[in-house]
Amino acid sequence: MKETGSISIHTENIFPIIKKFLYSDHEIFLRELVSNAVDATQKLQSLARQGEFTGELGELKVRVTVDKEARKITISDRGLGMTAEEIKKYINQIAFSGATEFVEKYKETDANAKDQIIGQFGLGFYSAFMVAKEVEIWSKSYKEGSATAHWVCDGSTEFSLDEPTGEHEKAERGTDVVLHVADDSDEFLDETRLRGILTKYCKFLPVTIEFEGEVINNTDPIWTKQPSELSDEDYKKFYHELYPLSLDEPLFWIHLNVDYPFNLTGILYFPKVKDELQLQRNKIQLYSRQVFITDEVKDVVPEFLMLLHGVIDSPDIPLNVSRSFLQADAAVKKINTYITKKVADKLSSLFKQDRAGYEEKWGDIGMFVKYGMLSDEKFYDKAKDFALLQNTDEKLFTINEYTEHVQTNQKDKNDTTVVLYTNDAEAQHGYVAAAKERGYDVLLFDQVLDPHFVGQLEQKVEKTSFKRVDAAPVSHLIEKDETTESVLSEDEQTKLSDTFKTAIANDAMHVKVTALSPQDAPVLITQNEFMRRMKDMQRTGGGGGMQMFGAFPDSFDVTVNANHPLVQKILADGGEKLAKQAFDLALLAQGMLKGEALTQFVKRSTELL
Ligand SMILES: Nc1ncnc2c1ncn2[C@@H]1O[C@H](COP(=O)(O)OP(=O)(O)OP(=O)(O)O)[C@@H](O)[C@H]1O
Repeated sequence: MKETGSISIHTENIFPIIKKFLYSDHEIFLRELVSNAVDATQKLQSLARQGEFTGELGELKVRVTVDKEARKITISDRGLGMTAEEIKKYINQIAFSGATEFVEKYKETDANAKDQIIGQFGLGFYSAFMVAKEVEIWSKSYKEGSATAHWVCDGSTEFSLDEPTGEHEKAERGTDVVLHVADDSDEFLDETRLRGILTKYCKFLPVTIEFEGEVINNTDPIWTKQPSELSDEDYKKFYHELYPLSLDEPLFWIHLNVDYPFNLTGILYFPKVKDELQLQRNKIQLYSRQVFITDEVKDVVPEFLMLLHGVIDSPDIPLNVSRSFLQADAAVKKINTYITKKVADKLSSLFKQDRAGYEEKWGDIGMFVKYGMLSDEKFYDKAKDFALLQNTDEKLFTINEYTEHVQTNQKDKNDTTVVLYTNDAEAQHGYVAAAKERGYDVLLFDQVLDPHFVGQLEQKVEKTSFKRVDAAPVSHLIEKDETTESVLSEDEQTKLSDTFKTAIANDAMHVKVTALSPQDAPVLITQNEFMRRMKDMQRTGGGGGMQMFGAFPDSFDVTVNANHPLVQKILADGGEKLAKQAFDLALLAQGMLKGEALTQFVKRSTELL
């Protein structure tokens, strides 16, 4: 008996639409068909467990083969199979309505979101028609006495269904899906291409997948196990299984495992991040019941944790909707919050349990932590207790420890603690040394995010301000009530100022005569903290209002120390040459003396000697 029929009654032919619009993602047909084969296998296993199937399970592999000559791809399973009636129900009706739903959604979606829908919609069985001009199903149900069911469809809405006997009868239980590859889909007859697709999507499926006799997958990846069953070696080994090209060892990891209010398992690895450029290399992979979905996890994982590596597996992430929907999805929001909390908890326990070990890792994790603090209030609140600040003697402090550490020496006249820092200990060596000599401590903030981090700390930590060591002469960095008396009269100061202005002859240099200690340098070049910081922020992408500061030319303060003997000598001699020399020395100390000016300086130095 052979039956023919029509799948569609109420809608236009959907196959051309599937084919045309899914163009960029044709390869997922294999993921869909192999997943169906795995589902069918697992359903049989669970029937066997429940005693509803008592026959031999036998070897339950899913086999994928390709016959280039005959232009055929076959996906075979030994799962529960389908009777002809079941094919009518599941393939003609259910699978078809899935595909129809996809097309409807697709048509409703605006142009920009179309790409997203394609990647995230499990199109199911009918995705076969993206690459095949004809699809056959040969199936034999596990139910005793079942006949072979044979279904053929050529991509139109017509199908035929029969129950062949004799030589065409299927010997074994299960389903073979045979794709007759379309003329424009030759790439899928290529063995390497198919192996690549299987490795990408099926690497961790729970049933053995064999392609051309070779096993593709690891059926029980460690994220499906309990942390108590696993050793550090297991985690490291799995890291390399995920990222075969990575040479580095992960620093540490977090095993995620939650089943309420959503279902999620996974492992997140903290990589070494010494080199900021290679950060994104290994992306977090998103799975749904061990089927690879995507490594674009932007909306599922908080932005700052995208620097991490690893896997997340959740059947609760709605993969069949557009990205804008995903962003607003309550389950996704909860997942985000959960992951952030887990990461904070892990860091906190590492910090508490093994401070020394944690400090050793700080160089690698500091950036995550700072990035997280800057981008997520809740994370800041947790991380403020384990974020570390490093001083120029390479000692590490928590924020609280540090404010405690400097508060006796570094309070200004308004009772504000002034935290001093350098962003380049080499270049600002003179300023750092001067500050230390005065008993101050100097922090090192030399990473990309640090200008923003400094800004954040200043807002969050009460009664604290931050100043870069070269923001003012050391005796003025922390303003106290006491003032140093100038030994010069006002007239003398004006005269001195004029001498320097003429000698320097540069409008960007603002000359100020100030009474400092005779031990301070005769001339000092500094840059106002506020202006410099705005320019820094603008350079590192502060955006918005910061833009305008970038347009200002750099300007500097030149502080002439009225109480320095050399300055008094310059005043007495009216020596512009000496003034210029003293100014150049100050430039030299800031690493700002270059080119022609440097040559002149060397020449003048020889003359003066
Ligand atoms: N290899 C198979 N063995 C047994 N039944 C199958 C097989 N492939 C498909 N089916 C049946 O056909 C139905 C429809 O498959 P289809 O892939 O379109 O949708 P789905 O698997 O239910 O959902 P999804 O859209 O997530 O793929 C399945 O639910 C299953 O009952």
